[in-house]
Amino acid sequence: MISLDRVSFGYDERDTLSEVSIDVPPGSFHFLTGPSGAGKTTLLKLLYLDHLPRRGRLKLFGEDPATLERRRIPQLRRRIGVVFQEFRLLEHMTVVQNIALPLRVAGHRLDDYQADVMELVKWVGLNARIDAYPRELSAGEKQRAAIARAVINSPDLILCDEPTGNVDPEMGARILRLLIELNRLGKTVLIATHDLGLIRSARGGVGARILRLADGRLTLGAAEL
Ligand SMILES: Nc1ncnc2c1ncn2[C@@H]1O[C@H](COP(=O)(O)OP(=O)(O)OP(=O)(O)O)[C@@H](O)[C@H]1O
Repeated sequence: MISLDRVSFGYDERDTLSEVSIDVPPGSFHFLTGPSGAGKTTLLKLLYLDHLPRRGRLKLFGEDPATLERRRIPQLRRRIGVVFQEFRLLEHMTVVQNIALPLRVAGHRLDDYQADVMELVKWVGLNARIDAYPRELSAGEKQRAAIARAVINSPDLILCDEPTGNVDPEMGARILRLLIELNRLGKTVLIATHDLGLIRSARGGVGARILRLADGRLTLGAAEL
């Protein structure tokens, strides 16, 4: 599903990620942890093809983005549900329009999916906010909208950056249950988080593997858990 072979990337002359090698098989559940500034978000951005490796090789769904025609990148992205820390909701669209966006992009008729969208909206507790715009939402509400948008289209790969960072513990546990459930349905899940409690509560249930980044390098396991 994802393989990185000695991938390095930097925003300037310095390497922010250095010689990172990872193999993420289809249907697996991974946590990516490590201190602030270690490069977790940067790695997720590489996986979402926001950036290309500076050195080394990245393969996603068997494709090498470095040699892929640019027009094929959106096709790969359509197979990925992503929750970034800054949410990336579209400001001119309402909550429900944002959540349904991946369906529209995939060319589905929204009328056929209205019940699914509303079920998910309700599930993330935003049914009273469907017509609100992102600027009118709290951080936790934006995060819930971003999670719903990430999963509405049943993507093969789900990437989440601190998906429970802005919600209360009860909603955090629900989000984790949803991600575990999607993993049981065969989806590949990768979650970047500092939250060791989140990792502990998921780990046994899904046999999650833990990747730890420190200073842009991958280190072994998570002895502190
Ligand atoms: N757009 C950018 N331009 C320049 N440097 C950047 C940019 N984005 C991130 N960095 C730097 O890259 C390094 C890794 O940042 P990144 O956001 O990937 O870390 P992180 O592990 O996700 O941190 P956190 O847990 O705080 O979110 C940091 O030193 C950061 O300052």
